[in-house]
Amino acid sequence: MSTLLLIPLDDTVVFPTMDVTLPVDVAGEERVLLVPRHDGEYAKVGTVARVADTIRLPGGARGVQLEGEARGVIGAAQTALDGQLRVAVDEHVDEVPVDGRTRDLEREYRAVVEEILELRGADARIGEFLRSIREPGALADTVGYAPDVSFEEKVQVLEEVDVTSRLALAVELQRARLAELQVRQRIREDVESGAQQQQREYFLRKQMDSIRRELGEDEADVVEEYRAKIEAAGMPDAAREQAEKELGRLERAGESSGEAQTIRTYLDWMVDVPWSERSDEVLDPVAAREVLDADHAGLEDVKDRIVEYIAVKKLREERDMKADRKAGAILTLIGPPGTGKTSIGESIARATGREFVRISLGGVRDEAEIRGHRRTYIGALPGRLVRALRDAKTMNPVILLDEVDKVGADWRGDPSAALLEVLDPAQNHSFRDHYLDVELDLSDVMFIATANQFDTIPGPLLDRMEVIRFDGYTVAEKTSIARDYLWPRQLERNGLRDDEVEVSDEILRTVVSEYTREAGVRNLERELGTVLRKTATKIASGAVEAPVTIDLDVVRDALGRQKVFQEAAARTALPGVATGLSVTGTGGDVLFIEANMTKGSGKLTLTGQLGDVMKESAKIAQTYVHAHAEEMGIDPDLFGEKDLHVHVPAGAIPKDGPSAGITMTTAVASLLTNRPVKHTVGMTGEVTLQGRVLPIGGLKQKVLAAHAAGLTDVILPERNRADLDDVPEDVREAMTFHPVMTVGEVLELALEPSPATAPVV
Ligand SMILES: Nc1ncnc2c1ncn2[C@@H]1O[C@H](COP(=O)(O)OP(=O)(O)OP(=O)(O)O)[C@@H](O)[C@H]1O
Repeated sequence: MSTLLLIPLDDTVVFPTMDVTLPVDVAGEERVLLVPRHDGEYAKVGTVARVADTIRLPGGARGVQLEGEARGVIGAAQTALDGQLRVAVDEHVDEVPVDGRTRDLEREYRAVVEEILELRGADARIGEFLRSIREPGALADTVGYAPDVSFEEKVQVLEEVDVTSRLALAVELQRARLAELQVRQRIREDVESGAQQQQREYFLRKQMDSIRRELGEDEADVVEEYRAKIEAAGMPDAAREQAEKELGRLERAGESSGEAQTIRTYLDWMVDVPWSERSDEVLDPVAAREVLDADHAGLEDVKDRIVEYIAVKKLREERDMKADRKAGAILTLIGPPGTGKTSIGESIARATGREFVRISLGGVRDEAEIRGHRRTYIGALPGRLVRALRDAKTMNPVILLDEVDKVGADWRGDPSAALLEVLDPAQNHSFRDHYLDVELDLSDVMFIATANQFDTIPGPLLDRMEVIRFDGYTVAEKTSIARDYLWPRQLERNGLRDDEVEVSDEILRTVVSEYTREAGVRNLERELGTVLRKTATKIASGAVEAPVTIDLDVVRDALGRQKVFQEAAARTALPGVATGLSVTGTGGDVLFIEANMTKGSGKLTLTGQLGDVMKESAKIAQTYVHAHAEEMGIDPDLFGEKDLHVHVPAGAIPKDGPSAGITMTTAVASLLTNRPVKHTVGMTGEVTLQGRVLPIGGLKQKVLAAHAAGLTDVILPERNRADLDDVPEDVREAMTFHPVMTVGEVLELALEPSPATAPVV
C-alpha cells in the first residue's frame, strides 16, 4: 500500500498502458495517481504513473511527462495535506492468467477490433500496434484509444482489475461498436443502392431523436412542429382533416414506436405538397414568342402553336370561360431524340412564368409509379405526380411527361389508365394519390407530353393529345442552331470567351454532315464540345495562343476521320439494290434494300428481321414483277428456276411497315432487268398487288434524311403531295420530288435506262 498524490482528470481516462503529458506541477513527487473524474465524482480506480520528466509547455507553463505503470485502487485512507489530495493506493500490476477462456476472449477481441478497423478504413499501423500487444490486460486497455467508447465505459474498464473480466467487458463494448458500424455501413450501402429508403429514414430519425433529446426538445415539440407546418401548408379542408387525424395518431402512438415513423413520413409528405403555392402565370403571347425565340432557333410552326395555345388560354381566362374544360387538350411534342422537345418544354415554363418539372415515363409499367402505393404496403411512397409537385413547389407548374410512348402495361396495372385520369380535365381536379389518400387538384398544372413515335402511345391517351411534330432539322438549320446556340453554350462550358475561338459556317457545316447522322442536334453538340474541349486544353497549356481559328485540320485532329459517308452511290452501283426512306424512333433514315437470285425453284427468302407487313411487301414485289415480266423484258421462266432473296441490312434492328413496298419492288425489278437503280433517288410508298402506290407517314422526316444522305430525287405517293408543304424551303429547292400513282411510274423514274454492262443474273 503506497500513498500517492491524486491528480484528477476531468472526463478523461488514462490507462496504465499509456504515457501522457499533463499541464500540472508535481514537484517532488516520484509517482502520482491519475483518477478520472466526472462532475466532481472520482472513479474507484486510477492509474499509477511515474513522473518521467518535467517540461516547459508552449506558453511557459510547467508540465510533466507521465508513464502509466499499474492500476491503483483508491483505499479508504485519504489525507489532505497542503490542499492537495493524497490517497492510499492498492497497486495492481496485471497478472497474466493462462486459462483457455482468457485466450478465447483475447482472440475474439482481436478479431472484433480488426473488423472495426477495416470498416473504418483505419490506418494499417493501428492494426500493427494492436498485434504488437501481447498481454491480455494491456489488450483490453486498448479500449482507451477507441474514439467512440464513452467516458463511462472507459471508466468501467479501468475499474475492472481482474484481467479476464476486463477483457470480457472490452469484448462486449467493442462488439457493440462493431454492430453499430455494421448497421451504419449497411445503411450506407443500401442508400447507395437506393434500396432501403425506409431503413435509412428510420436510422436518420433515430439520430434526429437523440439530437432532439440533446437539445432538450421532447415529443410534444415534435407534434407541435407538425401542427404548425400543417397550419402553414394551407391545405384544403379534406386534406387538413386527414393530416390532423394522423397528427392525433402520432400523439397517441408515442415518439419512438414504429408506427410513429410511418405517420411522420406521411405527414412530411403531406406538408411538402405545395397546397396553396402558385406561380403568377404570365399569359402574354408576344412576350412568350420572345422567350421561345431566344431559346430555340427555327421550329416556327411549333412556336406558332405554342403561342396560339397561350393566346387562346389568355382570352378564355379574361372572358372567364374557364368552365369549359374540354379545351384543355394536352400539348404533345412528338419527334426524334435531340430535336429540342424537352428544352422547348422548359421554354414554355419560362414563357408562362411557371415552374418546370419533368417526369420520365420511360419503362414505367406499374400504376403505382404514377399513383403511389397504398400506405398498408411496406415502403409505400407517393407516386411521381406528388413528387413532381413537391419538386415544383407550386400547384401550377409545367409538368413534362417525357416518353409517353414508352409506358408499358403488365400485371401490376396499366399506368396509362392512371395517366389518362391525370390528363383528363374533367377528372384531374380530384386526383387521388393512393399514398396520400386525399384529393389533389391538378387542374392548374400545364401538362406537356413528349414521345419519339406515335405508334406506341396508348390510343386513349393519343385521343386527348394535341400533337405538335418535331421532324428534325436540315443541314442548314443544324448549322445555324450550332452557330447561335450550341457553339456559345459549349464555349462557356469549356471556359472559353467568344473572342478566343473562331469558326466559320463552312466548318460547322462540315461537322454537321461529316460527323453526325441524326435528326436532332444532340451528337452535334457533343462533337462541338469535343472540338472546344481540345482547343481549351491547348490554350490552357500554352500550346497555342488565342484567338484560335477552327479549321478543317483542327476538326480532323479533334474528331478523327470523317464518320458519316454518303453511301447511296456506292451501294446502288450494281443492279438489285434500291434506296428506301424510313422513319424510326430516332428520326428519318435511308435504307438499302437488296435483292439477289440463286438457283432454285421459285422460293422467296427474307432476311433482316422483317415484320409481317414487310414480308408481305416482299411477296407482293415478287408477284408484281413476275406478273409484269414480259413488259419489263424479263424471262418469265426465271421465276421457276431461281430462288429470290430479299435482304434489308442493319439486320439487328427489327423493321416493319408497308412503306418499303415500292423500294422492294424496285430492287427486285432492278435485279431481274439488270438495270441499276439511279443513285440519286430515294423512295417511299406502299404498293398494292395491282401496282398502285398508296400513301405513307412521316414524309418530312424521310425527306430530311434523304437530303442529309445526299439524294436529290425523292419518289413519293401522289397522295402525300400535300405533305411536301411541311418540308423546309431550302430542302424543297435543293431536291426534286416525283409524286406517283403506280409502280410502273416508280420503275420508270428509278431505274437506269440501260442494263449494267456485266449481267448479274
Ligand atoms: N431549335 C433549337 N434551337 C436551339 N437549341 C436546340 C434546338 N433544338 C434542340 N436544341 C438543343 O439540343 C439539345 C437536345 O434537346 P432536347 O434534350 O430537348 O431533345 P429532346 O427532343 O427532348 O430529346 P429526347 O427525345 O431524347 O428527350 C438541347 O440542349 C437543346 O437546347
